[in-house]
Amino acid sequence: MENSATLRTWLDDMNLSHPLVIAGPCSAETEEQVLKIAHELKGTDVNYYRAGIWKPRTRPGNFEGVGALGLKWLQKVKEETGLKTATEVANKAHVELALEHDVDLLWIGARSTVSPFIIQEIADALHGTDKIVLVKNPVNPDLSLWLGGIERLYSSDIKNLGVIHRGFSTYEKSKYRNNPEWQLAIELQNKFPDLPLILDPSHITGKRDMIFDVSQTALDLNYDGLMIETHTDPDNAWSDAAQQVTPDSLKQIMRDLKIRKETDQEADYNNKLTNCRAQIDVIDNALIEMLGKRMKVSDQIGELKKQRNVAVLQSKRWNEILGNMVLEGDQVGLSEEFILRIFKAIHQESINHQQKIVQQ
Ligand SMILES: O=C(O)C(=O)C[C@]1(C(=O)O)C=C[C@@H](O)C=C1
Repeated sequence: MENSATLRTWLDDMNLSHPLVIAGPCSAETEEQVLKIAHELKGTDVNYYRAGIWKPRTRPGNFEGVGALGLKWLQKVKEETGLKTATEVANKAHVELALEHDVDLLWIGARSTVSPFIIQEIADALHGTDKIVLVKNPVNPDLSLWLGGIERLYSSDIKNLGVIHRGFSTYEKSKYRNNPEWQLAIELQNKFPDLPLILDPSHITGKRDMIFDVSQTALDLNYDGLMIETHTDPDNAWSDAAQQVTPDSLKQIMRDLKIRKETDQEADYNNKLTNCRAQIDVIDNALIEMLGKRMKVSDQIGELKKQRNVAVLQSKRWNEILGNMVLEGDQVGLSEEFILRIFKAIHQESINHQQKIVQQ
């Protein structure tokens, strides 16, 4: 699959003056709840009304969705409010039922994207559909698996495609429910700049008060849309209570978000930008030259270690370097996280070089 401007035709055809918005409860609970929320979202920026019908929970024993009955409620939403509808599908039976009930947008969840068998089953069941199909990132930060999901759908003649970034599981606890790992989504944008990219800040943050900031970051990074879980009584929601916002909060979030344009033609802006980019090019070249020089010195150390039969890894020295660099970085406004990431990568390259030398 190649990038092509036609990948975003379905989105461009909507002619929106704001990011695409998919909103609605995490789960459809009752007919009354589904309709009440939908009526409150009618006439807002919301383009698609979402509700989970089948809920894949991490452990059994929790509410696992109302099942096909909820699809009838989504049909009512469409009749009563004119909102288009969206739900998650995780197998062939779900797809068939969702199509039967004329759901407009289907998404594939993170736990399904990890399994090429499931994705293929869904792709076969959706073959040739003109419905919109969005693929959430897999739970683990694996770009090829994510792209593989899209490619399977594309090969099954499904043309209205897009991706949803919902963050990645980590063993270590962080302030996010699912770590955003923005660089992965940026890499995906670089490969497929025209594939619509939607953020799911609800699953990334797990907390409603963080949703605005994460959504703004996404718009700063040129995302095309947001999927935000919305409930009239979030605290008593049957699933994911902490991350749902009320329809009023959603409207406020949409009012406060700053929508960025992709670029600007204004002359002064363009002159200044060109000048800064020329400086960045010079600095990037100098960085590469310095890194090359550093590796040459590391090669010399490798030769010395080979002669004296000394181990490549020298943890004490390495920890000293890391500690010093974190302090130096702090002086020039570079975060500890960045310094650790970059120096760990440099160290790994240095070790790879030396290993080749000592093993010769
Ligand atoms: O100081 C050394 O012994 C090195 O080989 C250099 C270096 C580095 O790249 O800075 C590489 C490997 C060691 O684990 C420690 C440091």
